[in-house]
Amino acid sequence: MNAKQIWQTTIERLQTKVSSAVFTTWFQGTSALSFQDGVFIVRVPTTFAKAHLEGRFLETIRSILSEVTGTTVEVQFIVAKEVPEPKASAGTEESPSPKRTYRLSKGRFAAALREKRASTNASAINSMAPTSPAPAPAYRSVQHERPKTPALEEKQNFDEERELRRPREKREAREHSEPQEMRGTRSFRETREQRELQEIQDHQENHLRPPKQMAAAHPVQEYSPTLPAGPSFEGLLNPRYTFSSFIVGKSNQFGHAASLAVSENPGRIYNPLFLYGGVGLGKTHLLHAIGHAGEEAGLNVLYVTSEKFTNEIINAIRFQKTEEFRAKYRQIDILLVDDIQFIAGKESTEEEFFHTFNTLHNANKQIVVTSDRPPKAISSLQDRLRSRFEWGLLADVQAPEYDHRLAILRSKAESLRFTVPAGVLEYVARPECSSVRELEGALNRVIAYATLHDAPLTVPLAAQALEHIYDKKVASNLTVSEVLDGVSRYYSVDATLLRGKQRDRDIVWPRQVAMYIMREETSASLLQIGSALGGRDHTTIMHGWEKVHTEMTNNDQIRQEIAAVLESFQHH
Ligand SMILES: Nc1ncnc2c1ncn2[C@@H]1O[C@H](COP(=O)(O)OP(=O)(O)OP(=O)(O)O)[C@@H](O)[C@H]1O
Repeated sequence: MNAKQIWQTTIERLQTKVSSAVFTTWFQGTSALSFQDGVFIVRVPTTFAKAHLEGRFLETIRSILSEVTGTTVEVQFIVAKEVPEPKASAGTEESPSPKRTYRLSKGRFAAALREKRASTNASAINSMAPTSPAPAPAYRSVQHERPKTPALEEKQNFDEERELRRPREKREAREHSEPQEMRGTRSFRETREQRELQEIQDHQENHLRPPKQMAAAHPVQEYSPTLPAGPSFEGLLNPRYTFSSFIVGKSNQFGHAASLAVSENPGRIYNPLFLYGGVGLGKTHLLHAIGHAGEEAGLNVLYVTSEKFTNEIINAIRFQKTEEFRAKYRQIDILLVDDIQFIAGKESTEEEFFHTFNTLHNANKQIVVTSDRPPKAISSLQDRLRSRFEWGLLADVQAPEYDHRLAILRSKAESLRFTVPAGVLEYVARPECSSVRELEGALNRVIAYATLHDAPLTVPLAAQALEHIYDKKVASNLTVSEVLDGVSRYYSVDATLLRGKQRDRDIVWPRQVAMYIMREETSASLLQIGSALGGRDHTTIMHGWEKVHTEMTNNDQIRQEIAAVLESFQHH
């Protein structure tokens, strides 16, 4: 037997010893590199996988390898990117093609992956193969050093951005537009388990992402005044956000039908289409779905957040490129603008948008915008823009009701290739998660939790995985001083600094977290919280609470971070 055959046999045996989720997560992308002088070298796709395999499976692997070879074997793991691309030449026992992944005789993941292979092209296989570039990122958040992490920088930026009235970032769009190395680095203080959960989630995402999505994981293009020929996107469309992956229910059927109609007849009916509704309910998803349909029809589609639109205008004015800006926007067939409410009150942006709107509309080009509220509720919006938004069709998207939530979860589990028992889906679909984004986050967490603990997906496990999210109100009888101490300990910031006036970046976020937790988890009034935090007034406390609350709503990692802070209280 050569190394490849030995490893094939070994992992087939391993497959019978671990759950299929664990198997897929940790063994699917591995391959044999060599077997010489009693040392078996295994190539693994990521640094994190290496650390995990060494930490949890070394002994098991060693003993199976010894069984298979009939001799004592030492095992080493090498991260794919550290090993030069193998050549299918004599002298190496490596698999002949870097695209090869294991063909497993059993296990639903193997079956699912085979299906995937059949339905996608080779680059999908590549993304799972050992030689694909390792998503090293994850490992970064396993590091224990703290003070100046990128995550902290990011939080500081959030603070500054808020002052500039910068609209909230869209987590999904950001995930798909930022380099993978940045992933998993946001949470700047997490428990080991939280980190591992996140790593597994990242790992699952990376390995199950279809090829087009991999392509979209590039940074969003910088502003360029000219629009390339053919379909093009300023902010890339998320390939997951299509009509076929959108689950229709009572709460969104109007928005969905309107979007579908627009995508079939761009510029001819419902122009503009104004989609509005609460956070995480699928507006961006529908916007991108319209974009995909336009792209397929060969139209020039441009998706842009209102923040990006604003920045472009500011830059165009600053660099005297308004003509190019106009030219670019006016050769578009379908303009998709996300979160239009953020342009309200920004005079030059509104002005420019007004002209862009008129030009496109007069030329029968389609305009679709989303907003968190209907035009009449966007108070500082110019009347002439408001009335233009009301010209077309206003379609709202509401929070899904129970059955709809369940259907969304089922579809999500399917797309992750996991068989999740109905009881678990029912548990996750509880009313606490009214936004679809939260719902998705909760399901991801449950799956990751089961994988991490190598345990079957059951309702008690789901309850355990989600207890910090679902039961936070029940569990706590904390006092403000316990929170102050706990937060201080968690972030290693002295309590006197949390109470003080210093605006250092490393202090502001923990202080705001303390405000949030005190308000959420204790029975103290705003006045009492303010006084526990050095005599701050109630508006400051509310501001801090709101800041953390918004971050948690938009960013699963921040939510997990807060859960980790709370969890850390229990250990004291
Ligand atoms: N009906 C649905 N079917 C399937 N997935 C959905 C549905 N609605 C929302 N989602 C998913 O929920 C997540 C959040 O949706 P999306 O970003 O479109 O929300 P949004 O309304 O634009 O929120 P925000 O106002 O915060 O930008 C996405 O992953 C999206 O794919």
